[in-house]
Amino acid sequence: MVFAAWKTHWTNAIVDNNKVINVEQTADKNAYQLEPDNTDLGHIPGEFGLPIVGKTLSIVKDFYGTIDQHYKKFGPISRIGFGGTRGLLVVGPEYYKQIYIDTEKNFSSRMGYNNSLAHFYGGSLLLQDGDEHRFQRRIMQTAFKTPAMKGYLKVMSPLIKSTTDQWGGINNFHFFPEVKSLLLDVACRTFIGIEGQGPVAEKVNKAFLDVGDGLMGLIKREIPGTKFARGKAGERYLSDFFDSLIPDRRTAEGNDMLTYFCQEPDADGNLFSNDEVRRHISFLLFAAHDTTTSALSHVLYEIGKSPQWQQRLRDEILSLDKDDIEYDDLDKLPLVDQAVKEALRMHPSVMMMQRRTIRETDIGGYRVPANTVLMIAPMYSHMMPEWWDEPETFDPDRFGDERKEHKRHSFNYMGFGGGGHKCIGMHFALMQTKVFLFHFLKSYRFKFTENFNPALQSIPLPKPADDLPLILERL
Ligand code: HEM
Repeated sequence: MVFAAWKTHWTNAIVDNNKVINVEQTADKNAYQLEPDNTDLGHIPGEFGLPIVGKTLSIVKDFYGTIDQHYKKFGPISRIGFGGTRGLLVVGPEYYKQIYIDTEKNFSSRMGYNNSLAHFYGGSLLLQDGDEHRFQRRIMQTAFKTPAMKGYLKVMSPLIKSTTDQWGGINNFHFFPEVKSLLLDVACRTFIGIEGQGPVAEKVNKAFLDVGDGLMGLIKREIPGTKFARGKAGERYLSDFFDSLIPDRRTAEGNDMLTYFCQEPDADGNLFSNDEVRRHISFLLFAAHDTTTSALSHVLYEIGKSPQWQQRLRDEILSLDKDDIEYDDLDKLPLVDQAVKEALRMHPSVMMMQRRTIRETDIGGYRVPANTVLMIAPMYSHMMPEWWDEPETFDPDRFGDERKEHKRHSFNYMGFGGGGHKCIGMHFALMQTKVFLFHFLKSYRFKFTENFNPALQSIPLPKPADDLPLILERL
């Protein structure tokens, strides 16, 4: 079923772009996409764990501890079972460089995520490989260039200001759900170009959240009442909704990502098909939303524990001496930038990335057969004392010009991934987090409520377990 969906998309792409492609040759080149995962890994140390679930329960309970135990017992390359998939856990920047730079085209992102994301996001950028991925990514880049970013900033800043202004005077303010809702509002306007409030936005939000839940559903069939079935209904709603907007957006003026995707031609003057626009915009919403919500929650978690850092960031923001933030101000907040990166080092929003080998290859001296899923864990490598000084300490100065710990290896910092699939929305995310912190820290000093529980959750989404209850003091 997954393949059928992908194949339709692939055929459409050929027709829509009116390209002369040798279909047989392309099919051969893509033959790895038809192969099942290889689990014949007995020659590599490690343990898969329980049948089917593998080590999922242990990872959900203690992500870091489980990886730590594997790494110390079996070394940087070890067999592991997680989320219904059996593959290899790979730990360490040198291996990440090999996988992400991928000079010999040995690693597939599409097949790495085939078990987890393809049910809802087949054909999206992360689930594409090679030339097709490069081709589509190049077209999408226009939506992330400076003129577009300046336009997004103008839309998001007043919205963030007016929403955070309303937050004052609450003594038990649950930050996580509030910021999640605010970012969805911003996304409606900057990604889709619709109002973030009202009945349409509510339906879009619900459908989007249902798709997110559907991804986590254990049963991957459309049985009524299941998360998966609700997710599929949400997916259909969003598809129809985007379809209703696309014809107008082909010609209308607009500074939202949907409009960019509808109007940006490739080198031959061809546009994305409706199907491609829909897939890319849906995935963008997914890739942007929880990740940024998680990042901001962890910044507040860390600067809530460290009032000195909270004040240093506020001082930097106040030193701008402005009521509102403009695009040129973004570079004038280096400490805020470093604080976001440091929060993502300690608590990466994407804790585990996946790839699959396309052909047999050597990793760390082990023969790794074709079609083997690789699990890449920045959450662990970001805490390795070999690469970071006192990794348990929240210390944004480590990213400053004097120390540059993130430059000790080209792949010791993976907060936004690396290589060809590096986060296309990184600058958008860093801009949005800065704009948020600018308005929030200028308006409030905050601390945790007395009953605050400092536990962190890793799965399904890294976040403070009790949604970060805060006491906000208006300044
Ligand atoms: C703090 C927020 C964010 C974090 C931590 C984050 C992290 C990441 C990471 C780690 C990857 C690489 C995944 C891999 O290689 O397997 C990635 C890819 C991606 N991200 Fe982000 N992301 C964030 C925000 C955003 C935003 C705001 C957007 C869109 C506006 C976005 C769109 C994407 C897309 C489309 C990809 C796939 C790129 C490709 O396959 O070429 N992300 N992100």
